[in-house]
Amino acid sequence: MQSYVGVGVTPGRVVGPVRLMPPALCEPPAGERLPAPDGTGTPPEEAAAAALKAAAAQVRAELAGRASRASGDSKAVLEATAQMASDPMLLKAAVKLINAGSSAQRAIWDAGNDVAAMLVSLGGYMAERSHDVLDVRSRIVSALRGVPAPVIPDSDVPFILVAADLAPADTATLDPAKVLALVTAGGGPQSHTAIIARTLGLPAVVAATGVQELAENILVYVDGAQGRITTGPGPAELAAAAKWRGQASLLDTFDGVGRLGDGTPLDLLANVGGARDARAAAAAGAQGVGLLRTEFCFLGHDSEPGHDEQVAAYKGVFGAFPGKKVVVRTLDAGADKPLPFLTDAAEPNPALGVRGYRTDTTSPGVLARQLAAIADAAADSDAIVWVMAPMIATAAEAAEFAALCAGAGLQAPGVMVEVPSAALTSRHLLDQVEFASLGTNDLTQYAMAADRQLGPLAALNDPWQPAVLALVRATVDGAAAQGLSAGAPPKPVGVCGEAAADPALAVVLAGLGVSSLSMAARAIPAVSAVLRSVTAEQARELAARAEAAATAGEARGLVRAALPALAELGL
Ligand SMILES: C=C(OP(=O)(O)O)C(=O)O
Ligand SMILES: [Mg+2]
Repeated sequence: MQSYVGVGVTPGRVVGPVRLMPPALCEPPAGERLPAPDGTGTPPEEAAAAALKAAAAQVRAELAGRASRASGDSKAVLEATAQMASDPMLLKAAVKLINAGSSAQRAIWDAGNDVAAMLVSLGGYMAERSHDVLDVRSRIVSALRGVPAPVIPDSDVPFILVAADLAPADTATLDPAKVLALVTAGGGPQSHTAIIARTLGLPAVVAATGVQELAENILVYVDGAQGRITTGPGPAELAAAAKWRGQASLLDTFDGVGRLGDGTPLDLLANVGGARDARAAAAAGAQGVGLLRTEFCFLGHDSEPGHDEQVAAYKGVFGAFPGKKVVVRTLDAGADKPLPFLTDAAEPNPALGVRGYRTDTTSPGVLARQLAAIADAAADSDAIVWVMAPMIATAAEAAEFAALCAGAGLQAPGVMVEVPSAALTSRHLLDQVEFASLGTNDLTQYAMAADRQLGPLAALNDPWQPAVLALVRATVDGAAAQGLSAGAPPKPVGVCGEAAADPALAVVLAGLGVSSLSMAARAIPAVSAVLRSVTAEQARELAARAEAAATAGEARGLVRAALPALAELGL
């Protein structure tokens, strides 16, 4: 029995066979040429073209076979990708390059690039297909090399996916019916891969050093709450997994009322990226949307989406929550969410660069046009629409944003508090806007000066860090001081970072005085169940004890030990 420890991202205890994500494919050398004639009499270009066609046919057959066993969205995606593998445009372009002397691998590589670029230039739906071309290209190059393609492995039995790291796009295509759990050697608990794993409700552990050494198909036990992977599971692990299976359904439902055990209300909202997430969140009982990440409407675009396209995207979300609050975050491009038409990929320190609200200085107009689209979508819906800007660092920026919102006719401007300066001066920011929402993912990254994407820094990137709790306290205190000086009740301060989805930390945040928690909809039932196990007074006491702790581990340990509901629910 061997154990690997990482950072738990989504709770869940499962046993299953390991399937390893094949390593990324390296590009064939630039300018790689056909080999010399091999003496068989077949010209090298003919042999290369034949090998290429055979590899493409193999990829097509594999994908078509998987499509025939799949259903719904995955079936459609697999069928479309299978067709792409025999796309005459792609293969013809590659054969032309072979005839001009390129090796088969180099030819399909370059042809894939050209076809993808052409699709991107057509925009819209065609641009989205460029990813499929590049996917098919990697599969064909892998087939030519005789190595497994760097894609999520196919399997008829459910498995535990183990990878060095995953691109957010890979994570988004995971089929929760097939993948029992996700384990990565890299990545941080607040990385976008972790966020998507949480959205899918997939037990997940990140930053688990050494897991790539695990052998294919070996049986392992994964505890997504503790962040532990154990080989050769024994009776205790099998029993824990069976217990989780029995209990998981308890954590599937939420009655739509966020409250503590004594009835103190605390809104439980959903983080969504688009209409589909919003409908799922509404069906799961979320009390509204606390964070609509609008960049997901922009990602994959090579230019700014037009007014009507944006209005349609926002209306799709608003329509799922009539009469309920939907907090729209304006575009947060940059750093981990680059957008070619807005951000400079060559910045030396992108997390500290022109990202979020700051892109309004380098690309003026995009934000105003987005606000106009949000206002039009809001006017045509019954949702209560609030708007907030990401990466606000000063009260002056908050004032500018409020003025832009007013110009668009949007009544409830707010700011994300995700930069320490904003937390420390929340009183002045809240003089300018109507609410604040703590983005604890970035707040942690900036408080600890630790890139949230990096596995080796996962321990620093922990929202239980005393410095992060102190910044949450400062934000709430600033809101209270602002209310006092204005002779009004404090303006709302919510949390929409991943911290809200940790049931134990949710209790601490409630005790620190936040007014709402927003998270992946699937996390709401567990958070709700644990919040209901404490009174407001107990939450305040636990928050005070967590704040007094010297380390993140100490704070987490003492709060968890005081919440028996966690163990009862297997969290
Ligand atoms: C919610 C947040 O925003 P994102 O994760 O999209 O940067 C955050 O930083 O906590
Ligand atoms: Mg953020």
